[in-house]
Amino acid sequence: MVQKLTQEERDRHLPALLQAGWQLVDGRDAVKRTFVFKDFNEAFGFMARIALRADKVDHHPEWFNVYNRVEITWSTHDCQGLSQRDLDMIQFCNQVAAPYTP
Ligand SMILES: C[C@H](O)[C@H](O)[C@H]1CNC2=NC(N)=NC(=O)C2=N1
Repeated sequence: MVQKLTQEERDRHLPALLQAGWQLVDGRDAVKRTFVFKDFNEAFGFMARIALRADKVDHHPEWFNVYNRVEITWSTHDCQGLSQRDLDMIQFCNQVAAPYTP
């Protein structure tokens, strides 16, 4: 069973995420960020890399795409909140998008 982050883990990790453009989602324990790319080709390239990693680690995004914009939400359904699995995917998203976003 996946464990929710402890308060100590949240205090340690959430400030850097918020600083990097992630936001807490209203009404549930989740975080989201909107990534803006040059065009659809770049946005879909990002999504493809996230999708392949998600498949490999069995942890999947909630996301919404319009042309060059991808809004991505992470939360762990199995524990109904944020877990280490979300932090790992958030870090991967930041890393993949870094060359394309300010
Ligand atoms: C059975 C399977 O391992 C689970 O349903 C996985 C799949 N992908 C998942 N993705 C996310 N975001 N949260 C989960 O709890 C989750 N659980």
